[in-house]
Amino acid sequence: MKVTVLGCGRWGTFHAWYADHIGHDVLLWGRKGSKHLQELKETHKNEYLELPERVALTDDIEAALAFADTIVISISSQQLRSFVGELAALGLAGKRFVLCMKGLEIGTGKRLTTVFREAAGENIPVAVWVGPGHVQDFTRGIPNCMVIAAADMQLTKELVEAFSSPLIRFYYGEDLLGTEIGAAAKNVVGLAAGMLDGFGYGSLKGALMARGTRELSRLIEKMGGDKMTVYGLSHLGDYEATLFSPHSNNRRFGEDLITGKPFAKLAEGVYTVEALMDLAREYRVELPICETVYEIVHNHQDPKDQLTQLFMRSTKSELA
Ligand SMILES: NC(=O)c1ccc[n+]([C@@H]2O[C@H](COP(=O)([O-])OP(=O)(O)OC[C@H]3O[C@@H](n4cnc5c(N)ncnc54)[C@H](O)[C@@H]3O)[C@@H](O)[C@H]2O)c1
Ligand SMILES: O=P(O)(O)OC[C@H](O)CO
Repeated sequence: MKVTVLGCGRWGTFHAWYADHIGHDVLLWGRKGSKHLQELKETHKNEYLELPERVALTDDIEAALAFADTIVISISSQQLRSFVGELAALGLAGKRFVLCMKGLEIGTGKRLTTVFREAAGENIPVAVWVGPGHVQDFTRGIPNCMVIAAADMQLTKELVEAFSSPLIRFYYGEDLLGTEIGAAAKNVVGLAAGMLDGFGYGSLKGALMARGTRELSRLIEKMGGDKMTVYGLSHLGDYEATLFSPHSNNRRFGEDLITGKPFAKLAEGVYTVEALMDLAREYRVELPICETVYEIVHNHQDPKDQLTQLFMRSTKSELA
């Protein structure tokens, strides 16, 4: 099968590497003037991996769209609407898209498949491919399990069949809403975990996992999703990769914030937490951990004070 990958950062290059690794013909696209693309063109490498020479590279978006009917997108979530708007102007009939990204739109709280459909048109097939996994682990041959979800189960099944391998075992996501909210929100819990690492409070991560899943489960249920989806691969299943892994950008952002170092790479949770605050208001759901992260990251509140306030909230039943 031919696969086009749009976006040549950490995760886009992983997808190009993986699709090639399992035998697909791959074209990887990056923006004109992109430093990432330039580096790949010169060396076929980046800081994470080496791409075989047979993986074609381009900055021509029309050629990228024409190359394949299956198109993976992996860029920063806040750029998705404008990017898909540009793609739509070129014509998307006959294409199917896989969003390999985790986020929610700031200002609307919308999920990425909603943003995609609004920008691309209702009839263009779209799925999400999320769950645990770091390029540094996969390229060393360490397998993991992930989830593909779409509104259309037939599309989910076709994509799972096309992308399954001994390196990635997929599950069918049956709750698209819960899968997308869970995937985006795990990055916010990852920021909180990094803050705990910054304080040397790693032993609190068990409690963070228990209470983080609980509050996000409440949100997903109120939004109309399945309250159990957070315990699947898109959220709880991604906690090791995000709350504990040295490779996690979100965990690292949180840790560096506490220890006073700048962290320049993309940490999607920083944006997602803003969108989650809108959803908490709209659906009248308390998200105490997410709110605490928001106060620290966006309102620059003192992290230790915020943690104390979180602990001093009124006592409640564990399952309330
Ligand atoms: N296990 C997983 O599913 C997994 C793992 C890593 C990252 N991710 C997700 O993948 C997404 C990308 O993360 P990343 O770490 O690769 O980020 P990155 O910053 O390394 O790469 C993002 C790429 O998007 C490009 N880009 C940004 N705006 C664009 C636009 N308007 N048009 C075209 N290209 C644009 C950038 O130039 C860059 O090459 C995030 O949503 C992240 O959460 C998922
Ligand atoms: O490095 P992070 O924090 O962006 O997380 C990457 C993946 O989502 C982990 O599964």
